[in-house]
Amino acid sequence: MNAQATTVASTESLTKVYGDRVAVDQVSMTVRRGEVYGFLGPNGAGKTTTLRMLLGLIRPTSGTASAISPVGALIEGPGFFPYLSGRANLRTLARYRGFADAEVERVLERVDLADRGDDRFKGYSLGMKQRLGVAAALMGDPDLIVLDEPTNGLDPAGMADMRALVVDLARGGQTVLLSSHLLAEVQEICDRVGIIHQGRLLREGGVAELRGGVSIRLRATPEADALAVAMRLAGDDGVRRTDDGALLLTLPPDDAPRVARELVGAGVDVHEITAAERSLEEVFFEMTSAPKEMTS
Ligand SMILES: Nc1ncnc2c1ncn2[C@@H]1O[C@H](COP(=O)(O)OP(=O)(O)OP(=O)(O)O)[C@@H](O)[C@H]1O
Repeated sequence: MNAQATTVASTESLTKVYGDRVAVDQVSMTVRRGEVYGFLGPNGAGKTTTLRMLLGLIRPTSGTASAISPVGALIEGPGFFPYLSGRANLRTLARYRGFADAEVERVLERVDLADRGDDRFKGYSLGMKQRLGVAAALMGDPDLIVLDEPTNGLDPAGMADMRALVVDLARGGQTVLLSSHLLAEVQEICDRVGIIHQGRLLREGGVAELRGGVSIRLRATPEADALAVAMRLAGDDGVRRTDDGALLLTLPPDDAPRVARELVGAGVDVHEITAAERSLEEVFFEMTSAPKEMTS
């Protein structure tokens, strides 16, 4: 199978300019069949604009965007009627889009709303409203589902339900492209990510690949002496201080005994030394000077 055959959505140098603001800047991304792709970036990074171009809802200033069809999408709050039930809302949509009522039942089951289908939309929790939106996107069983910030505004239980639903969809063979500003969420449920910041795609790759394997994490005092030794061993760019005061050294974990020896040799007390896997959050902060709200 060649790479082309597995691509379900892609953009090439995709750009959108509003006045003098470049909302999306030369973004080239590829979504492969069967994966959960996380489009990750802080508010205003250009995620929604990119997704809207991908779906053909707005026109690019330059570059191209293409996706297989049919695509199911939840990109802006779907316009459901508050006084109709969830089921009646979906039936209205189904009629409009040429689907049978049986399809409504299938998607209600899929998002675990069949039991509450006859309740008024108005009385749904935010999480249920969001799941009904996903149900609408699932009608017709599209190969690709695009969800813009599907967990935004949900309480922890609603978020967990939505994440479980996304994972379940992917298990069922559907490709999910979702946007999120929540690093931990993306790390948890996505296979691959594209990291977007100020309209530019900074990196794209597998979550494990982006996290870049392991490094050495240590706590030692006096800190200044520990830092000097760490920088001598790992290089000036190979040492970072975490928020909780530990040092992260970009060195293979096998080097830990040597690092410990060098520290002790320099009169430094070692309180902790372990192999550490970088979180996506650390990777993101290494790449950007993103605002702190971008934490999970
Ligand atoms: N119709 C528009 N007219 C002018 N500027 C726009 C328009 N749509 C988006 N923008 C600007 O483009 C930039 C990217 O917005 P976009 O909504 O794509 O970001 P985002 O990553 O989806 O963030 P959010 O999660 O806040 O929606 C922002 O600076 C936004 O103000």
